[in-house]
Amino acid sequence: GTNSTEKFYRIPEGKGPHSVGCTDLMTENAVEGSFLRLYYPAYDATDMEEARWIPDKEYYQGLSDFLNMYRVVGERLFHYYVGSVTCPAKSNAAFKPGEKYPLLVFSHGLGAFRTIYSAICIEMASQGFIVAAVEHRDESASATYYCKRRSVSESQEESPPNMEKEWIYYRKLKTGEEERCLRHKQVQQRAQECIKALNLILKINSGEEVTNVLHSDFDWNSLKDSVDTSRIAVMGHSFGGATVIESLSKEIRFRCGIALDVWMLPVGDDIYQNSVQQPLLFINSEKFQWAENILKIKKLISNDTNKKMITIKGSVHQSFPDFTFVSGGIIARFFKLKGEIDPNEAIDISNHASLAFLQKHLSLRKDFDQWDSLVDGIGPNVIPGTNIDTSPAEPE
Ligand SMILES: CCN(CC)CCN(C[C@]12C[C@](c3ccc(C(F)(F)F)cc3)(C1)C2)C(=O)Cn1c(SCc2ccc(F)cc2)nc(=O)c2c1C=CC2
Repeated sequence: GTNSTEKFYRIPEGKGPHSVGCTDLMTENAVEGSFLRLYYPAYDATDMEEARWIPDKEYYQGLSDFLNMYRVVGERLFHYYVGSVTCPAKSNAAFKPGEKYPLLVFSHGLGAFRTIYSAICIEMASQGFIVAAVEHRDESASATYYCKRRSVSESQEESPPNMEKEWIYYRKLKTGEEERCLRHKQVQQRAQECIKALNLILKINSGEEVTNVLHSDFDWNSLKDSVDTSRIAVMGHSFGGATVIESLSKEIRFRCGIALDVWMLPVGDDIYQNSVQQPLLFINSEKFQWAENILKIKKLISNDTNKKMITIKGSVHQSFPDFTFVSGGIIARFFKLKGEIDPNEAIDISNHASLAFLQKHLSLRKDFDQWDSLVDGIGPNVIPGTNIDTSPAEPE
């Protein structure tokens, strides 16, 4: 749109040297397949369209369920407010081969899905990463789908290809159900889905033919020999942060991890027996964390100098997903979608600290070390460790 307000409700563009493209990949006609949105360095394509931020109306229905709203209300509200929002990446733009790019697998939070962390994923791609934002099928996403092969008889009358989207919605906790048990099971599946996505990208990198059941005109062969297979990391927000920890403990090819405002509840007790050897950066908001959660993070860090925690002052849990950029007014205040800090400032701190940490632990040859001080919690609006007091209560 052209009116002034919409200009401000834009997801920030990547600030790195590369233009960014994005495309969707789904394998197998089953829930066990992989589903991810790939963000990647692309050739400049000023004439190409930006990708739709929330690509199907069923995601609005899923968000309504997750937020305990009526679907008929939620679907119309979301359609009205964010139906025309695009993310600043060109849909199916031509991949730009060049150097071998490091790979980043991204895991979304509870009630989220693959497309709503685009500010982070696009920034990383603009800085020279290939980013695979997975969509989890563990029923923790607001909505997700797989393509079911239609039986021959049905497909004759339908004009579109014989594919039918089978939707899976957010599974609410049942009364009496123990949350820790459900979330621990889900985080194991989430970690397997991150490892599956890693293997899928490596398969494409090796030049093997991969069938994308989503039939886009993106040329997957252009990715051949473009992934730096020794420089792979995993990143995620909240439930996705717990997924980072489980993925690191299961897959050594993830060389390091970044957990954004991690939710530690789903993490199994075995993790604290030195199951995570790789470097790990915790980037916390000021308002989401609480003592029990922080104590688990500290226990995991223990005295490993390669595991660090920083907190962004004035930030909230929603400072990491994209809604912090596309919302305003009473909705943003009611749902605490913005902190006191400007959303762009907060995501810049998070992205710069992430890039510095990745350069250090993936041995990148870039200039991201300019932000090393942020990883030590030094700089405006950032502190080392946490603002949460975890000292044992003084005896009365
Ligand atoms: C009442 C629902 N109740 C469910 C258990 C709690 C709901 N809740 C707080 C919310 C998400 C909120 C939200 C978003 C987005 C709009 C919108 F209007 F902008 F779309 C509004 C309102 C409602 C802030 C969270 O779950 C927080 N959270 C999240 S939020 C991830 C997310 C999901 C959907 C999004 F669109 C954007 C971001 N990811 C996690 O991994 C974890 C937690 C908590 C523990 C682990």
